[in-house]
Amino acid sequence: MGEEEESVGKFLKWATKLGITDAPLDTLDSEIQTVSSCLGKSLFVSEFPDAGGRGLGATRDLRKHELILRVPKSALMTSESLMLKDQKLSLSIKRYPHLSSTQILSVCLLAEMSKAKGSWWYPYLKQLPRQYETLSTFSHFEIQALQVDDATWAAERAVSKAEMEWNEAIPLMRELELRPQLLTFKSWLWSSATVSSRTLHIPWDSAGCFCPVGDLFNYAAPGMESYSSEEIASWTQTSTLDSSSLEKSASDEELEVEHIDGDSLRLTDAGYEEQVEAYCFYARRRYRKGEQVLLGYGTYTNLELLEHYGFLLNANPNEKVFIQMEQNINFNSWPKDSIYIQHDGKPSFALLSALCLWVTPPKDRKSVGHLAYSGKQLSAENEVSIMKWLRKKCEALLEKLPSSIETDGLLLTSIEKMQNHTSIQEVKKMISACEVEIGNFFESTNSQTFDEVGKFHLSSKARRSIERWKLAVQWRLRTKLHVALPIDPLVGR
Ligand SMILES: C[S@@+](CC[C@H](N)C(=O)[O-])C[C@H]1O[C@@H](n2cnc3c(N)ncnc32)[C@H](O)[C@@H]1O
Repeated sequence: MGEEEESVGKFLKWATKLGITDAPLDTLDSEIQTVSSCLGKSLFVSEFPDAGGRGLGATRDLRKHELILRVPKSALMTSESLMLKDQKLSLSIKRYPHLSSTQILSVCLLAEMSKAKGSWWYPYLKQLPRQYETLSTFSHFEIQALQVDDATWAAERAVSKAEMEWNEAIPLMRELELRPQLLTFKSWLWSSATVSSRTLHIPWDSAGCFCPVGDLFNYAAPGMESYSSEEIASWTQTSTLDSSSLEKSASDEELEVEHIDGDSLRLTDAGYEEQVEAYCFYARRRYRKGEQVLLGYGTYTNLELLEHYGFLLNANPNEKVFIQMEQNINFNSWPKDSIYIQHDGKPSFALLSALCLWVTPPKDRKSVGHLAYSGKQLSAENEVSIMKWLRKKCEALLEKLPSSIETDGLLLTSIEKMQNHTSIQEVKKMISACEVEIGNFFESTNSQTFDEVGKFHLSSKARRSIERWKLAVQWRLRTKLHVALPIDPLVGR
């Protein structure tokens, strides 16, 4: 058995003792806590290289909406549960009321790490990732590689926010006498990225909770676009399933409703349930045995996924490219974040509505306003003018960026070759194609080495940087492809 596998095995055994289980609801507690792993009845841990790496697969065919995992409240790691077990931590935190709940949870996590094997949570802490690719961890070079202003600003904001929060938390961490290496900005970035990418929503702490085993689910975007507003409205009326509906039979499957997060109107397939005092996870669709079981953490654009979770999706149904409008076009003063091109290349409702009026002669605007605001087609000419405006806007957006779609495609291939230790000749060829950016990478990571047979090698710093550089190039390429060809907004109306 490999070291990794052994560590996961120990972790699952520990989790079993805490009452975490993927067994059906009618399984006796005594039965649950005597098995050697909390998984095996519905789920198993495995590597899924194409979607998130380590994740959870289905051990058998799973029905849609079936309860597949329960994590009792006592197994959730929260600021509250950590403070209950550590009086010094609890007393010190009370002296820093200005810290936010996420800062407090980040400090609590570092304090627990400081205890190493002495921590009650050690088996859980041991299997947490050691590094993250969230935007706050991006260097200046990696931020510049995003190219688009909105994205570079978001990344710069993420870095300075992390720095500010770290500075504010240092006095508390000193008071707690954390080990020196846990006081560094690097450790803070690790801790805050762990909070950002792994916590699940709970009603009693806005920082969320760490949910052992439950945080092994990888992400798939909730496909909200395929549901009608009537369906969504009807789902909101059942904000939490009652405990009697937790046990589900195949025959009542069609009657079941999707699990809803009442606060945000967002479809969720997991949530804390007061009635059973546990975090409960449901299969969002049917899964075949062996398939990876995914969770919808929420609806995010790729930039938001990158910011909070450190990855992005190739096809993201919630993707948006924001368009800056001249003040005089946006008649109804739509909020900036409602003016964008959707994942399918169509303009958002607000963008379309504003453009419908903009291309209408001023004297006719009043009479057709109600049509524009209800999303109706005004005329064929109006439609053609909108598309012309939109294409021009998108072309201008693309031209402004320092590299083309073709170059980015080439660069991505080059980055992959660099990760795979390509020969010196290959690297030279690549450098001539994307010379400046590759040169900047070498400079920023201070590395360009070749072994005795002329194979290319990267330092460990460069290896970490290349992952984030690749994410930045993937993000900008997806964005460029997205705006390259806006689709006629009125097709299908
Ligand atoms: C809650 S954890 C999921 C489990 C995680 N893979 C692990 O090994 O612990 C969330 C993290 O998993 C990764 N992840 C989740 N879904 C992904 C996806 N669809 N594609 C790529 N990475 C994903 C990201 O690194 C993200 O920050």
